[in-house]
This record gives sequence, C-alpha cells and structure tokens, in this order.
Amino acid sequence: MEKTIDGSDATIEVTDVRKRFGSTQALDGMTFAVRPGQVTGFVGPNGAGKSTTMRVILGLDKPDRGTALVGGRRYQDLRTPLTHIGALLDAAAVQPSRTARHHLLWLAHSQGLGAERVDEVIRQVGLQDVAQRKAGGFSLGMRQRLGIAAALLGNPPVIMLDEPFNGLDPEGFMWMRGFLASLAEQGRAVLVSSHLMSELQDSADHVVVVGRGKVVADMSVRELLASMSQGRVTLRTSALNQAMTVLARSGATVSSTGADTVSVTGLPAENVVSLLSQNAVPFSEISENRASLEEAYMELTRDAVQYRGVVPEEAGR
Ligand SMILES: Nc1ncnc2c1ncn2[C@@H]1O[C@H](COP(=O)(O)OP(=O)(O)OP(=O)(O)O)[C@@H](O)[C@H]1O
Repeated sequence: MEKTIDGSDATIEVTDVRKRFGSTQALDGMTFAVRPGQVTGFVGPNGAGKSTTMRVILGLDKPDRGTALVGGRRYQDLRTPLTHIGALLDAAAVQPSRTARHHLLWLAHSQGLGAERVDEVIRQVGLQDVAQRKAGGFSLGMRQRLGIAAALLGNPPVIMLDEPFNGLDPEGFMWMRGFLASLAEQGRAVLVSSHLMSELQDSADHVVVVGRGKVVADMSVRELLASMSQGRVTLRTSALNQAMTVLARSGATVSSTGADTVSVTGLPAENVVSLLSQNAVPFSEISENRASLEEAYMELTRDAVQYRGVVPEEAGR
C-alpha cells in the first residue's frame, strides 16, 4: 500500500507570510522551505510564531499576506489533503470515549481509506497492544503516537508535527527520534517544532530558527554549530612561548591560561596540530570546546526572548 514518495510533492514552501492578531504581529514575513528526505526542526521561543505558521500551512489561519504551499499547492486546493500532508497539532484532541482504533477508523472512512490501512499505521507507531483501549486513558506519549498514526493514514509525503517531544519519557523520546528519521529516510519532508533546541539536536538534519514571527537562521545543524562555535582550542605544552609565537603568527588569538596551557581561538584544532607539528613544538592534551547547539540557539534567539521578557538575564550562558 505504501506508495513511493515523489520528491516534488514532499515540500513545504512558506513565503513572506504575515499574520496579525489584534496588536500582536504573530508572523512578520515568515519565509522558509522544508525539503524532502530530511527532518527539519522548527525551533524558537514561546510565542515566536511556530504554531501559527503550522496553522497557516494547514489553511486553519488565513495569512494577511504571503503564501504557504504543500507540494506546490495551497492546502485549500488539495482534493484529498490527508494524502498530501499529515499533521499533529494537538495530541490532546481525541474523543476520550473512543478507542484508538475507532478514532482512526472514523478518520480513515472520512477519507475513503479502509480498516487495513488503520491496522498498518497502528503497527507502525507501536500501538497494537492498546488499540482497543479508550483514548481517554492514554498517556501523553500514547496520544502522541495516536496522533502520528492519524497523520500517517493517507501515507502523505509531508509530515508536520507540533511539539511531538512534549511530555515523552526517555524511551518515548528515543522512539520518536528514530521514527522521525525513518520517515525522512522514506523521502518524506518532515517538519517538527520545538521550543527546545536540545530536543532537536540529535533529531533534526536541518533547523529553521524563528523569533518574533520571522526566521533568524535557516541551515543544517552542522552549519549552525560551525557558524556559532568559536572553536576554542586548549592545549598543554612544555614550550609555552614557542607555541604562542607559532600560533599567533598564523593569525590566531592566543593567550596563556596557566604555566603550561594555551587557549587558541580563530584556528581549528586540526590546523593547531599541524602548525605545532611542522614547527616541532611539543604539546599534549589538545581539546576543542565547541559551542553546544543550545548555546548557538540562545545566541540567535536572545533578542526575541528579551523582547518578550521571558528570560531577561543571560543566565547559564
Ligand atoms: N488566535 C490568536 N489570537 C490572538 N493572538 C494569538 C492567536 N494565536 C497566536 N497568537 C499570538 O501570536 C504569537 C505567536 O503565537 P504562536 O502560538 O504561533 O507561537 P509559538 O511559537 O507556537 O509558541 P508556543 O511554543 O508558545 O506555542 C503569540 O504572541 C500568540 O500570543
């Protein structure tokens, strides 16, 4: 039943979307694209506009300006939307007295899909043992799985999940991470929001960082780390002066942090090693302190957060 994913269908394109609620400019020129075969993290502080963007993509909120396209088309123009995009916006939104399987059957029938597909998605998300239980008694983690099963019903090339890591225990967290990766491996475009970069650090290939209704960074996780990490290299040497001279000559900023320790910025560890070796400078214990993704994220969204007064101090930085 699983059809092959066509890359041209597996995209989301959000272009210059603006949306105002009263005096709040929720979206202020939001622009980004979600590509096939990747998990794209959509991250930003509370109130940055993530949920509103997702609602605009699903045609639930009408933008004042700009467009949001799924596989090149507006959601409103999709004849069978569930086969184009599967979304989970609010895991709590299930009828508590209905069993998980009945919830999915009801959804499937509304889209012309059969019970066979329902059982398939139940297996995919690992809910087979509880499928006959009432969803009202489900933990948040089980509801997340149920919501994802619903999103997968139409085998869509685009999957969009709002805060799917919310409330998951460590096992659920690991499962979600692996599951998102497998959806991307199948060629789907996967957009996942979070207000915590740490949740996306090992889950996303690419991140779109937002603050105050617009994109502040749009790059691969690797690029983000490289752009932010100052690459501070620390090394121990018995030839302190010689090491400092050699490294400073190459343009690095060098300072001694102890009788036999040197701190270097502006030069990757690899180059530090080769320079010292070429100049026969003895050294030991070389280490590179890279900025964590969380630090990079805090730096990028600092203005957005300060503006709202949520985290006024640079505590913990
Ligand atoms: N229906 C609405 N009416 C009024 N204001 C709204 C409405 N929906 C969103 N907003 C406001 O728009 C801004 C963006 O909200 P949004 O929920 O999109 O942010 P978010 O990034 O998803 O944050 P969170 O993680 O808190 O959900 C916020 O200031 C919010 O209060």
